[in-house]
Amino acid sequence: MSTTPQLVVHRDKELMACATAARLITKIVDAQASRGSASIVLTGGRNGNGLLAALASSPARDAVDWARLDLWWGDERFLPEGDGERNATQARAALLDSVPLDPKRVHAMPASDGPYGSDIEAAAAAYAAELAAAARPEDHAKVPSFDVLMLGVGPDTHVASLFPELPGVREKERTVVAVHGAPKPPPLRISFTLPAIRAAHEVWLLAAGEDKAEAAEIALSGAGELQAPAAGATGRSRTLWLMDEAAASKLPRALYPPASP
Ligand SMILES: O=C1O[C@H](COP(=O)(O)O)[C@@H](O)[C@H](O)[C@H]1O
Repeated sequence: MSTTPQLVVHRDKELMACATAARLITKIVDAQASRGSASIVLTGGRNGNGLLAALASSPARDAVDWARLDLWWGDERFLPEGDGERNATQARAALLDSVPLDPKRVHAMPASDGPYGSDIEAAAAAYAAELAAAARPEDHAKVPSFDVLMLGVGPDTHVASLFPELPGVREKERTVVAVHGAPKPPPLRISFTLPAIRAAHEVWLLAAGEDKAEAAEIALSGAGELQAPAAGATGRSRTLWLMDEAAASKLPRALYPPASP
């Protein structure tokens, strides 16, 4: 079941990052209180890393039991381990290296010099298998029912590494695919597919900055998911667009209440 997007528009990207960090801490703490653990899918990109940096500097971060948190990535640039362009490397620098996570619960996507070498198809299949192994019977899917799956929105409406009109966004069966020829460098990437994204309880799309305004307008005005992948990114219980005023500037004001001054 897909959910209608709800919009939350903050004054600027700094406030958006702080407010989203607070929102995420609350979700994790609530999930840990009710189930014992929480499961989150991280995104790369400027907005995703801004959120992680805000989380790192939030005093409330100590409310999270970091050892009982499963972390996954929705996409990765297929580069050597430790490369500064890898989403996992950037997430480690922004937050992960400064909190006491259980390394066995940090599920980075394979690197191009990892166990599958340059075989990106094998690397994508291995990540799909890791997700399937973590899914419980009650999840009724080949991936766990993530508490929150976050996605940056690219200026071209891409989410994860699903770019408009490329094969990845058409995938209906597999949960993870290898991406060849991505229009944004690097060309080789690994990505969740829309079915994997839509298995999450909550999907949060992060869009801050003027360069996201057109993408938000297109994705939220009834575009199809093949042309605008962000339009197809919905959660089972909730789909939340977390934005700043610049990214929301092309949307009709009737869609969202005014941001606080
Ligand atoms: O390359 C990527 O880009 C998107 C969006 O990034 P942004 O810097 O324009 O916010 C990101 O969500 C994705 O994870 C990443 O691999």
